[in-house]
Amino acid sequence: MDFFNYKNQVLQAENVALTDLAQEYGTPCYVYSRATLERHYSAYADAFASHPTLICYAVKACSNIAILNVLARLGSGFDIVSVGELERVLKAGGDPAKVMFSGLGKQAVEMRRALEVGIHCFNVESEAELYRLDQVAGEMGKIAPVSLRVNPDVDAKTHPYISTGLKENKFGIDIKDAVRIYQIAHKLPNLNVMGVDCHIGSQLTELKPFLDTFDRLIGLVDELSAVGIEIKHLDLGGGLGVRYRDEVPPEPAEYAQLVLEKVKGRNVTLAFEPGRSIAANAGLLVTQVEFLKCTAHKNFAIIDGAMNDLIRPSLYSAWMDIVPVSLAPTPEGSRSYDLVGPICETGDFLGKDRELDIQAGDLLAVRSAGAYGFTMSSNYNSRNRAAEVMVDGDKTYLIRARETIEHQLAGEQVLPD
Ligand SMILES: Cc1ncc(COP(=O)(O)O)c(C=O)c1O
Ligand SMILES: N[C@@H](CCCC[NH3+])C(=O)O
Repeated sequence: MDFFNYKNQVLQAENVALTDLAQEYGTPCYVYSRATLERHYSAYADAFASHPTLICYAVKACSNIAILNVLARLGSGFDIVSVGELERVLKAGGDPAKVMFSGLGKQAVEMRRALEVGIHCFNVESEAELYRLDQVAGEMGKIAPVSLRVNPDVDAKTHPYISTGLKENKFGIDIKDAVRIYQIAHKLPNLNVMGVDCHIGSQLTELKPFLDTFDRLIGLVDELSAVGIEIKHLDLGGGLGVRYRDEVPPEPAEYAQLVLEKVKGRNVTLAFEPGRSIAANAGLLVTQVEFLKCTAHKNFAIIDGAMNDLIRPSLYSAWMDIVPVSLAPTPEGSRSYDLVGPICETGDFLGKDRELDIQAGDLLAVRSAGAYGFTMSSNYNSRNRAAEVMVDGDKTYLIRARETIEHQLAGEQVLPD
C-alpha cells in the first residue's frame, strides 16, 4: 500500500494534489511520500524486532539526503557502495556504526574514509580486496571489521541484468572457495572477520531463492566453525521485489518468519540491505504531455520525462505503471499511446501501448519510480536532471532543486587561444 490515491479524480501524494505540486515545482519531477517510506522501513524493523537485526537501507536505490534522513530518524542503517554514498549518509545524520560497505571495486581512499568514521562492516568481494583492506587498516593502526560476500550460485529468477548470485556473475567469492579465503582473511593482522554476506539479485518475487541461499550460508558458517572461525553476523543483502504491475512479492513479515525459524538457536545477528522494497512505491515521476502525434501506424504521446530521467524501461524493458494525474475525460478520447521522451534515441520511452484518455498539457504519473529512478538519471542530451519533492501530509518540500544549465556547465572549460 502507498499514499498515492485519487481524490476528486485527481491523484494525490498524501494530502497534496499532484496538479498543485506540478504547478509549484514544474515537471518532470520526482515526488516521494514520507509516510510510505516510513511504513516500508517499519515493515522490516517490526518483522525482525524479536532478533538482533540491522536493517541497512541500500542507498543506491534513492540517495537524496532527505530520504536518508527520514530513514535515519527511524534508526535505519545504510548499505553503501561508494564514498559518495557514505558522505550522503553522514550528511543526512546517519550513524556510521550502522553502515555496511558493499561493492567489488573499493578504492583505498574509500576504505580509508570508511575506517576513519568507523563503519559497521566491509563486505569484501575478492581475495585481492582483502589484502588492500588489510594494508589500509594497518597503515591507519585500525582493525577493519569484515564479512566476505559469498556468491552462493543460486538462481534468483529475476532479470539477468539484476541477478547477482550466479557463479558467472562478477559479484562475491565463489562459495566453493570461501573457506580457503576466510582462512586467509582470518590470518591477516588488521582484519576482524565477523560475518558472512550475500546479495543474490534484485526484484525477487519468491522467497525460495533467499531460503536456498540462507541454507548454503548456514552450511558455510558450520564449516567455518569447524576450522575455528566463528561467524557472528549474517547479512542476507536486499532484493525483495515490489509490485510494478501484477507481481505478488512476499511481505517482509513472511520473509522474516522463515528466516527467524532457520536462525533459531544460533548466536548470530542478522542484517538486510533492502533498497527497492523501501523506496520504489514511495515515489513517482510526474511528467507532462507536450504533444500528441498520431499517425496511421502509431499514436505517440511526447512527454517531458525521458530515459535520462528514468532509464528502467529502456535498460531492462521494465514495465512501469503510467496513469493520468487527472481522470477527467478529454475531447481526444481514449487511445493506445507509446509514451516517448524528447531524446534522440528510439529506445527513449517510458511505456508502450498504453490505453489513455489524454491531451497535450495533461500530467501523467509514472508509479513505483522511487527506486532506481532519480539515482540512475543522467544529463544525456544535456537535459537538466529533474527536481525532487518530498510530501509529508499536506506539506511539500523541495529536496533537490531542478538542475540548471549552469550546474551542468560548472567544471567545463574551453581550451585557451
Ligand atoms: C550489495 C547490494 N545490496 C543491496 C542491494 C539492494 O537491492 P534491492 O534494491 O533489490 O533491495 C543491491 C542492489 O541490488 C546490492 O547490490
Ligand atoms: N537498477 C536496477 C536494480 C539494480 C540493483 C543494484 N544492485 C533496477 O532498476 O531494477
